[in-house]
Amino acid sequence: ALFSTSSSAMAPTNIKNITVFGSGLMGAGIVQVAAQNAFNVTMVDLNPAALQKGQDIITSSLKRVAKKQFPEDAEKQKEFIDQTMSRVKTSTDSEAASKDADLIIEAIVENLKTKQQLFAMLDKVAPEHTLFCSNTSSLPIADIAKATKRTDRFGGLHFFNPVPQMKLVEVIRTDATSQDSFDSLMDVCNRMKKTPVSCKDTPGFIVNRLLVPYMMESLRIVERGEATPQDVDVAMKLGAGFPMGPFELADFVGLDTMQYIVDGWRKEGKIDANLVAPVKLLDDLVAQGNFGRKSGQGFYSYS
Ligand SMILES: CC(=O)CC(=O)SCCNC(=O)CCNC(=O)[C@H](O)C(C)(C)COP(=O)(O)OP(=O)(O)OC[C@H]1O[C@@H](n2cnc3c(N)ncnc32)[C@H](O)[C@@H]1OP(=O)(O)O
Ligand SMILES: NC(=O)c1ccc[n+]([C@@H]2O[C@H](COP(=O)([O-])OP(=O)(O)OC[C@H]3O[C@@H](n4cnc5c(N)ncnc54)[C@H](O)[C@@H]3O)[C@@H](O)[C@H]2O)c1
Repeated sequence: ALFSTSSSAMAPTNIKNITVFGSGLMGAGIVQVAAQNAFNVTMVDLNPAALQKGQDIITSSLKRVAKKQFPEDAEKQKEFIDQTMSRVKTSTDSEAASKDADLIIEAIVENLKTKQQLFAMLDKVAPEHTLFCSNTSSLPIADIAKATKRTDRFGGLHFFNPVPQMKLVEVIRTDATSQDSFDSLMDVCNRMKKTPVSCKDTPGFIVNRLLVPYMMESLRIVERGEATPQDVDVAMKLGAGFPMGPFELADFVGLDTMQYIVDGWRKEGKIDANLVAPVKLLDDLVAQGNFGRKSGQGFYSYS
């Protein structure tokens, strides 16, 4: 039978319909990459304005991808963009958007309660076989999953910004994630032409566990007056070969998201407190509503 009666997950190959919650920096990128790779995708956010923002992110990125794939052929570029967008639906109705989903990927605000509330609601309306996963940067997947009765069909799919360009996906399994579910998530990554690595449900998984303390120490160098943000960025690009310096990257990721990550880890106490000690430079910017590129102002201006 196509669907087993037990509560275990679908066979990997049958995942066709993906619903993505959150049409921000990450949600929009995940929708785009899924649609580029023949999945039917529904993008959900709280209001039409947020959905429009997500569609604008996708359209401008698709134009870059199309130009690279069909440099001399405007007709082919248009065909590629239209075909990809034909696989994308948008909605503000979470229930309706979940009823045909084989896989739900959540990329909403980095707040545990908000994610738990969303998944508790989805657990009641999504089909039994639907797999749930979070794109969280820093929260324990098990803590998000416990808001549902399908912890065996729950994992983490952690993409990297900008999603269309970054090849890596961290696939996180909790102690409850079934082998079938894990295999399905690995398979979805391969079908999205991404490179999956598997991680345990530990703070920051692999990349953020290393990257975020480095970015926080970069802020402290400036706070101690040892160098300017510009020089720290030039130093890490030319001296360590990073594509972006830590201040450029913090603005790119979102200063609000950075603050959610370190505040969460400090509260949880699973990471050396010195690594995530608060930095006034960051807290002041976030308090002023300066979240980086997405708000037009962060450590740098983007107007
Ligand atoms: C917070 C978390 O939980 C986890 C995270 O995501 S941490 C953040 C991880 N991300 C990073 O570290 C990003 C570091 N930065 C970079 O890799 C690069 O600066 C960048 C890819 C963002 C931009 O690259 P760049 O060389 O500075 O600029 P640019 O020439 O515009 O782009 C490079 C290529 O990427 C492509 N690209 C960049 N952004 C793109 C997008 N949004 N959509 C499609 N293509 C894109 C460009 O088309 C270009 O392609 P070609 O080289 O083939 O022409
Ligand atoms: N920014 C990054 O570099 C990055 C990288 C990897 C993972 N993440 C993680 O991805 C998630 C999203 O981050 P982002 O940078 O895309 O944030 P963002 O602020 O750009 O977008 C978040 C979106 O979620 C929407 N939203 C909030 N509550 C919602 C709900 N209940 N239902 C539907 N939509 C809702 C908001 O309206 C907003 O459009 C976070 O968990 C973050 O930690 C971020």
